[in-house]
Amino acid sequence: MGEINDFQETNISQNCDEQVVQPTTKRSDYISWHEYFMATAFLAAKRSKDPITQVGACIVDHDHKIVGIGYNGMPIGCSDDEFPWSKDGKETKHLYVCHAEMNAIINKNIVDLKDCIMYVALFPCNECAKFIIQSGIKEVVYMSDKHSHKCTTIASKKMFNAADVKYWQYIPKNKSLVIDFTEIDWNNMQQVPSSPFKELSLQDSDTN
Ligand SMILES: Nc1ccn([C@H]2C[C@H](O)[C@@H](COP(=O)(O)O)O2)c(=O)n1
Ligand SMILES: [Zn+2]
Repeated sequence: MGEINDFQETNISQNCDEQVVQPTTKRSDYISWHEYFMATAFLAAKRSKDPITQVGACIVDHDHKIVGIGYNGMPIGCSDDEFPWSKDGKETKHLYVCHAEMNAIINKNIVDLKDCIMYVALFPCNECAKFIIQSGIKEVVYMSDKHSHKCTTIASKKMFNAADVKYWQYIPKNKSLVIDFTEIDWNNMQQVPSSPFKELSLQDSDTN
């Protein structure tokens, strides 16, 4: 005990020749749960190959555990180099793309999504609303409702109201949230002759 107190009171750590004053209280600028889960949905959307709209969804249980993530993309086996990405015409992406919400539900890593919450960038369409209701998700937190005038969105809301699925728009405190890979230890990482990450990394193939 004495040693810990001594350390805290001294509040100085020795780093080679430098003396760095270390904080002893917790950070106050950490992100909230809502920011964390919505940002996770937005990060997932970065994997989408859709050239116009990238959507991500993140499902969370009551212990704040992430239990499913998804983004809009072609179904497994349907090459995103061969299937169409155009918005209009006979051969349109809309015939094929799996929506982020559907993928997040299918990607779940628990047996049952009963009473879970979905964070999603865009208000769910009517087809995804059906999936959401049937999966037992009880709350949808969305960022944009830009298609609110469309019959698909109106149908979603009608079904959510009937099925008692709560939905509300998340208004972020900050317009952007930056992920800076350099903030942890970039200088030292660059000095490592052969990066240990290379040996540990998974094959980064670019399938759906
Ligand atoms: N809630 C939503 C709405 C749309 N998507 C997907 C489906 C398409 O890939 C894209 C929309 O394309 P757009 O009509 O804007 O060119 O976003 C989704 O995953 N979830
Ligand atoms: Zn949908």
